[in-house]
Amino acid sequence: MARLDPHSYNDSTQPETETLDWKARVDFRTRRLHAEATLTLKEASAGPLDLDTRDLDIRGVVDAQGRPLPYILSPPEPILGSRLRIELPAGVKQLTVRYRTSPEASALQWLSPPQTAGGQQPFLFSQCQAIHARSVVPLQDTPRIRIRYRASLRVPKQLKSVMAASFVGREEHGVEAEEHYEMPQPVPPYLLAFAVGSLTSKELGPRSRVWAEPEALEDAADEFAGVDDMLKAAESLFGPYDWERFDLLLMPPSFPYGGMENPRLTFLTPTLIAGDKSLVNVVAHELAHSWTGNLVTNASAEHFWLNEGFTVFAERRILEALAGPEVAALHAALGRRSLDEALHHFRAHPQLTALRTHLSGVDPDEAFSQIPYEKGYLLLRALEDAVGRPTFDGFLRRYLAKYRFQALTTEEFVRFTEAELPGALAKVDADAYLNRPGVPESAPRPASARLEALEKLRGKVPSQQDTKDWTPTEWQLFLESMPADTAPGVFRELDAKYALTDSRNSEVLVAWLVAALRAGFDAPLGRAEAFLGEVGRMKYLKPLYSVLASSRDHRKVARAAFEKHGARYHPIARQGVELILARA
Ligand SMILES: CC/C=C\C/C=C\C[C@@H](O)/C=C/C=C/C=C\[C@@H](O)CCCC(=O)O
Ligand SMILES: [Zn+2]
Repeated sequence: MARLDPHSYNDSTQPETETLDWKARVDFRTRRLHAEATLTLKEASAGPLDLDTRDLDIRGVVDAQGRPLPYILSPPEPILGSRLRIELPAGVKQLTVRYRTSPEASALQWLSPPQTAGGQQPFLFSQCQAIHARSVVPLQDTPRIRIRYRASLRVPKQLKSVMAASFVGREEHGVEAEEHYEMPQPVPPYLLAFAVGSLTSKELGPRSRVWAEPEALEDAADEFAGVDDMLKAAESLFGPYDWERFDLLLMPPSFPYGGMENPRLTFLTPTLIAGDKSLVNVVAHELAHSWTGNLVTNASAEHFWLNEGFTVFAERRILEALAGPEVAALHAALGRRSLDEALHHFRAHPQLTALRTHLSGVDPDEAFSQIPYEKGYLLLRALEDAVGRPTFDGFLRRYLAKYRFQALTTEEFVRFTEAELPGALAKVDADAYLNRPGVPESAPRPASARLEALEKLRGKVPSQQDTKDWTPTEWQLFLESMPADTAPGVFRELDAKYALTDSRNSEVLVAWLVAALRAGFDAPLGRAEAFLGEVGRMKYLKPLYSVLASSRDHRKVARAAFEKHGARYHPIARQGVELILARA
């Protein structure tokens, strides 16, 4: 028995799954999927086959001839879920599990019509990263094992399903429609993704379209109109795009993340719709994952920085190519601020601030932070600075070529880098990034003329002349950098002059609300309360609830807002806010 991933029951001595054939009927009334999953193994084998499951109601397991196979479903373990052990007789290469999901499946959020833009139809979406795919399909839920799949979703006829896969066709059967998909490229299970709702689409370019509810479609198409230029810029940096399509899906507000890099169909929060394309760096991030993460994948959550650190690095290279080095430096400065905050947040768990983590017994959702993103970025920037950009670009291309469609560990990254860039890891003290807490003093610091100009205005009320060329990113950075002891009067003046409480840019708005409320300027309290009912993105809920909960006067407001809106948040966001309120 050899378990290589602490978050999976997969035993690496057992055969691996090669393909999945998945059929599911989506039942909005009971909030269940009635499903069957046919797994075809790479080779026939006799003996136990262990699959990951969570909250699945297993109805039976059969072989390719329909003969029942014996199985045992173990009692659930809080992080891992339940092991489904199937006893395979000699020669069995294919098996089918019949099951239904739980209404509480951790990967699924079932929305009632009022939780959608149109308000008339229900909506369902999945979010499988890091270890939630097992609540939708019984499988070897580890990124070490990539699968190709075919899927059929049976949905109410008036709705449309979309999947991170290639669409094959739709047939109607009475009040239902069956939609078929195929994923020809092998993917780790956490990239299995779908949504069902009142959805329509608009073309953005030869390889991209955006899907959204009809009410939100035009705004989404305007905001993301530049996606084809982004795709071309990314290809010129990292090589040909391997996934054929780069479609976008505008999610309902309760989507808990900024974006999710589901291949062929990136999921995006509606908080990116600022009206001026100022938040499309998130699209660049998800696109960058097409190379770093989706193509070259972390072997487990313990090596998550390989997905995210490389992706932030690639995202900023795309931004630099499209908008110039000043803009990339502003984003790097925002990243450094978020890293420092995360280090402070995890000060009692320094082991979680190393890039290479050890997560036996730790829920990946609880270990999640900006550290793998921004500390990983800094390590790669340090390496780039150490060897020079042309050499580093060559290294990156060879890394992507060697590990494409594979998973790797931090240790493999170290071996590869030692061989490709001899001495570079030692030169930047990579061990301090990889295996030690905090950030080395020598880590690169973003520098640019615009950052210097901003630094001079820190804590002041800038003049119209100062701000006339500011982008929303500069506003965000300016607000996030306000000293905690800034007098409330400064905020009053700022709001009077710049109407920040009315900002349409969600990053600027949240930075403003947090800074103002933290400093005791209460005028935007009503906007903060309202905003907590408009969004479900954890990046915003957590700081807003935290700042409210940290003040005796506002704690009641936070509890009342959660009472009112909490049921509409995604379960993972709800859990995060509950923790903040419980600690207050
Ligand atoms: C050391 C950390 C180990 C494992 C964490 C892996 C997955 C954690 C899980 O919570 C899923 C995360 C999914 C993230 C998706 C998108 C992010 O890039 C969004 C970042 C925040 C935002 O912009 O809203
Ligand atoms: Zn990412």
